[in-house]
Amino acid sequence: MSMMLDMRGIVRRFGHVVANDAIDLDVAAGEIVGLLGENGSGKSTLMKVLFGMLPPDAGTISFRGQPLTGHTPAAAMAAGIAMIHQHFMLVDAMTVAENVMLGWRDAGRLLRRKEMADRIRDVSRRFGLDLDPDARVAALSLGRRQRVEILKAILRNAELLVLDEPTSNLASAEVAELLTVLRRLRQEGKGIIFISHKLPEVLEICDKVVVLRAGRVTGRTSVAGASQGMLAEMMIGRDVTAPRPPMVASSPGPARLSVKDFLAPGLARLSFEIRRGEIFGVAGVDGNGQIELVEALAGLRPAGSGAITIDGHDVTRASVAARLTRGLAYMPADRGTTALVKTMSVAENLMLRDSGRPPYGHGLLLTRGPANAKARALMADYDIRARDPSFIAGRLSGGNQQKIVVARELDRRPAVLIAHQAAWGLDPGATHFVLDRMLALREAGAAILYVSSELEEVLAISDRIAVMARGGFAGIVPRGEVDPRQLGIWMAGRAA
Ligand SMILES: Nc1ncnc2c1ncn2[C@@H]1O[C@H](COP(=O)(O)OP(=O)(O)OP(=O)(O)O)[C@@H](O)[C@H]1O
Repeated sequence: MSMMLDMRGIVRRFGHVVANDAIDLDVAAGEIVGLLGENGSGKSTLMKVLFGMLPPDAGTISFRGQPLTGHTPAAAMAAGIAMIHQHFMLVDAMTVAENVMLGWRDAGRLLRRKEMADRIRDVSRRFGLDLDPDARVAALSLGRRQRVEILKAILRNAELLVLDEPTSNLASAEVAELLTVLRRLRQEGKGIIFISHKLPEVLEICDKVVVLRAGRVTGRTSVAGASQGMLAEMMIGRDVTAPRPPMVASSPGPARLSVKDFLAPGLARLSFEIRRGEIFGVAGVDGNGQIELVEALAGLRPAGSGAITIDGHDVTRASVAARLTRGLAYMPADRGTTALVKTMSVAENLMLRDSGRPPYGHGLLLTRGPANAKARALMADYDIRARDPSFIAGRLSGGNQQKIVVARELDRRPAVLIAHQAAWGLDPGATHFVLDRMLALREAGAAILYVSSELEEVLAISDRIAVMARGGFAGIVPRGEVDPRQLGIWMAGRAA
């Protein structure tokens, strides 16, 4: 196997944080390399260095025999390196072919529309992408949109593809399709770097893995013969994949959240209750009304008709603030825009709900002493890895940003918690931690709505499980009566 990529001794510091500490990474043609590591271990930094978005402080990169130094992202792309991001950069209103041609200088010059469409069909067939050049992106599932990004990369002659958590938010059938595409890419001699926290997928698709911890390589292994426990151990120093102890059966009390004949745009009529000490899990493929449901409950979207009560108080038309006063807490899925103010400090984000309240603040300002002390305590408790409370939140790794949101909302000891994708981007250890905290909150008497496209999480902690499809609940089952096949049927949106 000839080495396609050879990164040697990469060092990158941010102030006194050494995000990459002499990292070596190599990828051969026709090889899929898993890049693993807990939140903040340095994976994104290493990929930004590779892609020319951050200059390294030391180290060398050689790609297909040529040195890459002081390069820009455009140079990385020209050399044959493509990044497939979690958030796709596609224009919804345009077709697949138009998106492919967008911003691609050579496309207009070299190819006419018809030739482009033919090439797209050809590549789509060859790699199993199943894409129609004339389809509008708006009508495509998340999995297909991701494949448009892969198509773009292949057409632009990418030899190495970097996929950053490519399976989060994908339905399981779409994950399987993506893995098939990756196998084809491998067969055709492409190199792939696969960044993921999902160990079963890593074991299924990768040839070898490189594990980072605190900026250093702590393990390299071929996947043949490796186990999830072994990988977790390399990542975190202990095996966190051991099955969770069976949940103590809860004896839920009276209803804390009650939703009756509720109608809002994008939702079918919904009625359900969540009782004191109960976790009501909502599984399902993203985009089936989950956002509409959680935002309506949080007071961010107007109710059409019906009623929502918290502890018997009608909040159907109450403001967000009034709901918070009633004991509601809300963790939105999109931490980038709604849950976190990236330009503010860790402390300010942690205290977002308390800034006007003594002892933490007066008016809009935080009182530094008590606020910092509180922030430090939360940082320790929730393992938020930031230098100090004044660190800018947007500079933390994705997982550590998520932990800020979790800490802030759970610390309020809410009566009712609405959690949407609470473990998004978290490593296996941090995911376990969050699920344990959910169980503790349940023990303390809260009613929890746990909405996630990760079925395993929902099954691990829920007392009852609903599957959302087409804006409504396709079915609801108690924990003890879960039939995975049935859940799959509901998720596919077919009638039971
Ligand atoms: N622009 C920046 N300024 C300061 N520190 C930064 C910056 N970008 C990253 N860091 C720090 O570098 C370290 C590594 O972060 P990085 O984002 O590479 O981790 P990661 O492995 O990708 O994490 P995750 O799984 O949470 O996405 C963290 O301590 C982070 O706070």
